[in-house]
Amino acid sequence: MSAPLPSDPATDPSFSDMLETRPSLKMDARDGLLFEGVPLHVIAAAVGTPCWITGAETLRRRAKALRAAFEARNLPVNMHFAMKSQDHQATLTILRQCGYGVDIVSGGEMQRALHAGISPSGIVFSGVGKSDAELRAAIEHDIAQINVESVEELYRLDDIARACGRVARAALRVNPDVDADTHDKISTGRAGDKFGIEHRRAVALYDEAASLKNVRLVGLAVHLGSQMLTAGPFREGYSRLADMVREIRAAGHTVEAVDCGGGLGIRYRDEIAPSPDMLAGVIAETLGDLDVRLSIEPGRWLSAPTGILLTRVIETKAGNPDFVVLDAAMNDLARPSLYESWHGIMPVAPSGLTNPTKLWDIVGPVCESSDIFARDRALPADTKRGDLIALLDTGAYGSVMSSNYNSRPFAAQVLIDNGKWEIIRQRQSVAELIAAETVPEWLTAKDDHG
Ligand SMILES: Cc1ncc(COP(=O)(O)O)c(C=O)c1O
Ligand SMILES: N[C@@H](CCCC[NH3+])C(=O)O
Repeated sequence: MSAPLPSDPATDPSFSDMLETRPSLKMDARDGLLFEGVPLHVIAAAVGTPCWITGAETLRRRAKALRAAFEARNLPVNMHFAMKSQDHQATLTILRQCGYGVDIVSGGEMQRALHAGISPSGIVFSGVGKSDAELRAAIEHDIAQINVESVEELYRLDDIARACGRVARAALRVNPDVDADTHDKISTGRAGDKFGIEHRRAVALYDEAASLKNVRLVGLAVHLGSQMLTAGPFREGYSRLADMVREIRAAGHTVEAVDCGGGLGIRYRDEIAPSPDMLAGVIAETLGDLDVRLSIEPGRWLSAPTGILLTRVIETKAGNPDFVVLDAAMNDLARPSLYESWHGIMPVAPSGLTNPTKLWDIVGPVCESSDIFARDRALPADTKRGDLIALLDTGAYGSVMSSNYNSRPFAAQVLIDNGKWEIIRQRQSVAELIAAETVPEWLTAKDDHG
């Protein structure tokens, strides 16, 4: 389980601990909190708040480190970034330049990936409910692999590929019935979870699929869950996958590819985060001798530490508890309200590190009781209206999960790269929200006639 609210002041990391474990963050005696060397107060003054900030160098560093872990073992693995975690064109461009492809889960993500110049040969399409139009587009763009999640989808894919006059390359996404030992809402590989095909049916399905003329099964795919922190469930899931490969081969079929999914967790609070080397080791140990094309689909591990949500205090509210009301809310960062997840919350001002702290409930302005970022969390005792506050590790499942609830426009986004920074998504305006709506004429006509 991920760390639940409320925070535990006795074990929460201090601001110094947070800085120590995040190489992209520094506290400068004059400029306050810096992300990749850029003072956050400068960005806030120019762009306003709330504002998402992405660090390009942090992303490159992590992309290289993940790849290096596999290279160190001489284990060739194709990297498909799970772009559901962060789908900005700039992020995709950086990862493309690092040699990454993507894992997509919708036609929208397909369009975004192609627009960012990602080759169809580097795209894998997962997802439990792909529409006919999405499957058709995947076939027409000749994307590398469609991970089929049900028997029904396999037959539908065959029909659609036939209508397109093509043969689709597909993998069976199996549900291995393994508990990823993570938050219930981000587990995907247990029997009863909606994802994948029951693993016991994989061999029979391979037999059946042999008769399909317009689908070629290239292998198996699995994704166990997200924010996984220990080797055990990876080992269990991949061992099961290896057994399946052997069984399918024993039945006379070819298995060329195994897609290991994502799931590698990070340290948000005080978790002992697994290293890429652990993942590479488990994959080498369980699947390394199968002579298959291996791939992984990491999302969070790559993107979470590349992001900050920069926000300003609208108000402090004295009472029991004392509240800090930020200008960011659950519509911006949904994770705390959805999963009770813990994010580091740091003052941006230099004095934040040294001033005495007290415990606050840190909330957003949205009209929901669950719009809480943290309970009982230490912030400077003199925190006041106008202060800047940074929410850490929000690069994954942050901006991508934002909504317009309470008519709150999407926040602006900024990219920092080697000391330079630029707005990479303008703040949405309320005018844009209204402009997308129409009122039927027959309704406005009533204004005239009472
Ligand atoms: C099929 C698939 N692949 C990859 C991922 C990425 O997971 P994570 O961000 O935990 O690496 C997910 C999300 O859980 C997923 O559903
Ligand atoms: N949105 C989740 C992860 C979901 C992974 C998708 N299968 C989170 O923020 O932790």
